[in-house]
Amino acid sequence: MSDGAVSPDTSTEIEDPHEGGFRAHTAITTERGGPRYGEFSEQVRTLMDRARYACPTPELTDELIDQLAAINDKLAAVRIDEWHSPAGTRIDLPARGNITLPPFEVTDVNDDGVFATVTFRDFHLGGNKAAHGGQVAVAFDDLGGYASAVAIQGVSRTAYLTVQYRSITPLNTPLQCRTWAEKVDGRKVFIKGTIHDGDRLCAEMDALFIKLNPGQQ
Ligand SMILES: CCCCCCCCCCCC(=O)SCCNC(=O)CCNC(=O)[C@H](O)C(C)(C)COP(=O)(O)OP(=O)(O)OC[C@H]1O[C@@H](n2cnc3c(N)ncnc32)[C@H](O)[C@@H]1OP(=O)(O)O
Repeated sequence: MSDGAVSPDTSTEIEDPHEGGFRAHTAITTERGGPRYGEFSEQVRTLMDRARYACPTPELTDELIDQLAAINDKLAAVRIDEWHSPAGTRIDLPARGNITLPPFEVTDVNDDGVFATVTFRDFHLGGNKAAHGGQVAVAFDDLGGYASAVAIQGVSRTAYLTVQYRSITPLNTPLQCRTWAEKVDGRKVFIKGTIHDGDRLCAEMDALFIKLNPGQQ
């Protein structure tokens, strides 16, 4: 392919990897999107960061629209389904390469839960240097889902998720997130979570995930 585009690697996939819920049996890969896909994701995040705080001149806005339109056309030409896209499946990258999530790195998974470092970026701004509360919930949802998956060795969906915002969640600061299963009752997985900035508690989560039945969407 031309222009540096990387052909999607679907060689390890079967026709329809979707058995319900999230990816039930999709082959793990660290290759989709090529060896520099992580740099690509980071450039997208940096674009969002810069756009959040930029005040371009009208002339620069015109120029940027043309450049972004050209990039968007290139990306549209290599669009594939969600099961085969690198975003969300590249387990070697922050937040599995998913640019819609606050970037996190899982540092440990053990009997005490899932431990991760999460960093809210400039584009996660809520106001006055604090992370947006919805973005905090996004991080909890994904890492809570991870803890649920570990607890039941299966796929679940969020039934409810509540967040107690205890103190300001700062941007551009590596924060410590822990999520864990407090109780499993049949299909119900009760998940707790915390985000700390050092010793300071920023937010707590209380959530219920429901294990999906076979074939359930
Ligand atoms: C390594 C890679 C990791 C990868 C990790 C990847 C993690 C990704 C995580 C992202 C997670 C998401 O964002 S998921 C997207 C957001 N969530 C959704 O869209 C879900 C929308 N809602 C639904 O689809 C449904 O309501 C479900 C699936 C949640 C539940 O429906 P259901 O399957 O029919 O089950 P249902 O019979 O209603 O309920 C089962 C039991 O749970 C109870 N229950 C159900 N909902 C509730 C509720 N809100 N509050 C209290 N209790 C509830 C019921 O009373 C019942 O209890 P009892 O009678 O048995 O006692």
